[in-house]
Amino acid sequence: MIGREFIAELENKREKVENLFNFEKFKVGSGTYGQVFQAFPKTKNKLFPKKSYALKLIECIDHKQNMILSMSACREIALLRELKHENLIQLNRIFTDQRKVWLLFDYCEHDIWQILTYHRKSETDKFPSKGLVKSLMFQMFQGISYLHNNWILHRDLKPANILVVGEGSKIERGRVKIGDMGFARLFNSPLKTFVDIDPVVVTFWYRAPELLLDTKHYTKAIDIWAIGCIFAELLSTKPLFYNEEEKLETSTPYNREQLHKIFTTMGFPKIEEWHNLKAMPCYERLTKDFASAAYEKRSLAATLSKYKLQNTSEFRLLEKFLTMDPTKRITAEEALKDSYFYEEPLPNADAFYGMKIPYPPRKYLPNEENNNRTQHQQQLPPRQQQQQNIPLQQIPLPGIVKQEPRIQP
Ligand SMILES: Cc1ccc(-n2nc(C(C)(C)C)cc2NC(=O)NCCCNC(=O)OC(C)(C)C)cc1
Repeated sequence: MIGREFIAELENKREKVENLFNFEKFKVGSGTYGQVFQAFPKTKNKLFPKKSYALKLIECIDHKQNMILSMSACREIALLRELKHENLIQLNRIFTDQRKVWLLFDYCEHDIWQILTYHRKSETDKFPSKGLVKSLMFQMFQGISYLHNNWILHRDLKPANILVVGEGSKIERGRVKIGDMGFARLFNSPLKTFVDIDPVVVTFWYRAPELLLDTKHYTKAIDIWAIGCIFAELLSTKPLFYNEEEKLETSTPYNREQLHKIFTTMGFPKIEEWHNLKAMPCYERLTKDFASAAYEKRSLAATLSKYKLQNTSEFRLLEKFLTMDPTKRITAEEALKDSYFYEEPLPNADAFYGMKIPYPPRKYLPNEENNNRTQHQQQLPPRQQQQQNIPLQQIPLPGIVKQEPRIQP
């Protein structure tokens, strides 16, 4: 059998994702990396247990019949095939046809962004329970310490990337699954309060200070800072370093407003606290833009005083996550041994243990506009398609840089 026949033979033997699952009308996410659908196995499909799945369509640039997998698709598949942990999203299957690649995951109805949004808007149920917060944190640290022990950094931990399994599954109800949804980077969205900020707009709220000072080394400590921000947000339901200004992604990660927000919340870093501060690439700019005296009275305790967190194990642990000097920040392994996780209420493998789940299911997104865009892309010559496929943040947009006065709180 020559090549072409073999391919054709393979083609019609291969399971088609459209024949196995109902999903087209159930789009739940769309981002830089592709679109995600909630998928339900068709009745005749005995291959897959009757539960719902997340089906991620990866856009492949189809150039003269060759399938060119984007860099990010290769990275995601290579990474996820190696990883297996109960607190990480699990890649079940990969489907390919001439023009597309589909990744099949177990479905998670909830995530921490959705849980926080529910409590922010609720009059009667304003905070997640202590047990829920502790279980989410404990399971998050189990997932992250698995990643860090395998020398993998997440680098974009935020509430929307911490998924939680809902009622659907008996054995995995309330199980945290860390993922990376790679949401589209939208800029200049109209200024919104954080209550209804959608998870797809880029935020710097979870970025460690060394990142904002353009450190050349991504480290595990950067993930720990982000988890600290998520922990503070679970305790207060407010983003700790909320910053209404969404700036265009400039060439350097230096972001004055975000740094100002951190210093206003935590105080200005002292050299004796952070020995290596002077070695940071943006140290000169820091000293030019900020007067440390302006933050004298600022501290985490002062900022969180209204949440009555002083002298609690939560606060003591939070301070260890939000340590300015990355070399002094607690590791995931150490965090798991902290007394906070050995006091009542103990963490539970079902984060929703003992409670009815009040959080709403995911909303389905409209489908037609993306369809047109995808079809439209098929007609474009590859070069333009390439251009179109570069995520927004890499296309230098005409940012208006105005000279602002020196930062005063
Ligand atoms: C390019 C690239 C994109 C994502 C990932 N990645 N990395 C990780 C680890 C390392 C955190 C486990 C996980 C992923 N990928 C994903 O999490 N993909 C999620 C696809 C399923 N999407 C999904 O379940 O979305 C809803 C909206 C239903 C929650 C890697 C590389």
